[in-house]
Amino acid sequence: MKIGILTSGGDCPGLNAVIRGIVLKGSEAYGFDFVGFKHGWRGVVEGSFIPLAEEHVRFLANQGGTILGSSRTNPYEGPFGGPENIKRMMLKHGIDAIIAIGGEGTLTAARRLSEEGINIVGVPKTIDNDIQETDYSFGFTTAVEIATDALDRIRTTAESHDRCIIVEVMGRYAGWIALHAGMAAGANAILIPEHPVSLGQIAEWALEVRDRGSAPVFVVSEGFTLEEMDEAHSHKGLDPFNRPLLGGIADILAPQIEALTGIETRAVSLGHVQRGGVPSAYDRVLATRLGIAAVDAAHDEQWGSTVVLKGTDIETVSLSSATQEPKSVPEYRYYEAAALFG
Ligand SMILES: Nc1ncnc2c1ncn2[C@@H]1O[C@H](COP(=O)(O)OP(=O)(O)OP(=O)(O)O)[C@@H](O)[C@H]1O
Ligand SMILES: O=P(O)(O)OC[C@H]1O[C@](O)(CO)[C@@H](O)[C@@H]1O
Ligand SMILES: [Mg+2]
Repeated sequence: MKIGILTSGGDCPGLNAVIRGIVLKGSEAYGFDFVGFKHGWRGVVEGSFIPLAEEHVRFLANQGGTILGSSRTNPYEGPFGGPENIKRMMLKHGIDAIIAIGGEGTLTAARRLSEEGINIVGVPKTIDNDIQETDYSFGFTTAVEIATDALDRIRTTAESHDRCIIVEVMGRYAGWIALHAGMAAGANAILIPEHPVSLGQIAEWALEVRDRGSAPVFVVSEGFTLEEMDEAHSHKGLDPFNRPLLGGIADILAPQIEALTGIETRAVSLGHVQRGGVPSAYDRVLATRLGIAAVDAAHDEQWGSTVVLKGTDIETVSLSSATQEPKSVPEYRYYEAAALFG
């Protein structure tokens, strides 16, 4: 069997470890051949790929980014997009199946293509951790470590200057990174898209912290909305899939908190630093296991499925159940954290 691998959506630590796991296990155990599509679905619609043999993937487990490149290309768009064109491209190059490594968007595209008869297995990846059916997506733990380290550092400078600092993290409309990093670093409030709060409440938390002689450090998800707002803040236009590019809510909140409380307030956005660099050991192991399981699923011709983490086991579920809707932070997890705010 000849399999084309792709990485799509935002990059994240662990992508190279998955690629390594797939190619080493698939070559050694099953004698499969592999190619790597360049830049996600773009490589699929353009028929652009590179050979992937064992020698290309050795020693990759600790490398950040993706050797294949990534993009947010829609496989249904452009003159060579859509299932019929993709089937023709695969036939022409003797490619039997695709392993698609991506977030909920990429896996939704994979699900649609598999429903049209293309042999696809998915692997869930994203720092956002917003994919259903998998307890964690690889990349998430590394991003949380980076954000936690940043929050720890912000804490000491905030305390030195008696300032309030609000730190913005990624996650689109899911607050997982904020929740975990905020809890790990003891943030004085965690502001997530799933739970709007009022500006007055945020100011109250800030004053409570200041009044006991400490500096308020808050973490906010890019998709957070104040109760007073209709939708998440966006001022950077649209992404290639025509969704609002998020980011900038910390800059909006900081002056308002300062005006209400009189506490000097600064905003810090962690941005793409959360997606870069080496994966944590946890993510290397998770990514490697998912890669091995994905090639096993391809060997078993479990097309239209995705590998997932359930507890400590790697399992296989349908792409349709993994892409029903993004996985949000449940209410009980928010209230668990909120008991310690202020
Ligand atoms: N329903 C869909 N049908 C076809 N293509 C889609 C669909 N949803 C997403 N895609 C394509 O897949 C690309 C990748 O998805 P998206 O940008 O949501 O990232 P992701 O895979 O969720 O990863 P991450 O959230 O970690 O960046 C999109 O930019 C879009 O072109
Ligand atoms: O700047 P980019 O690459 O479009 O990515 C931003 C988005 O990607 C993600 O990091 C997921 O990879 C989201 O949290 C964020 O909104
Ligand atoms: Mg996503």
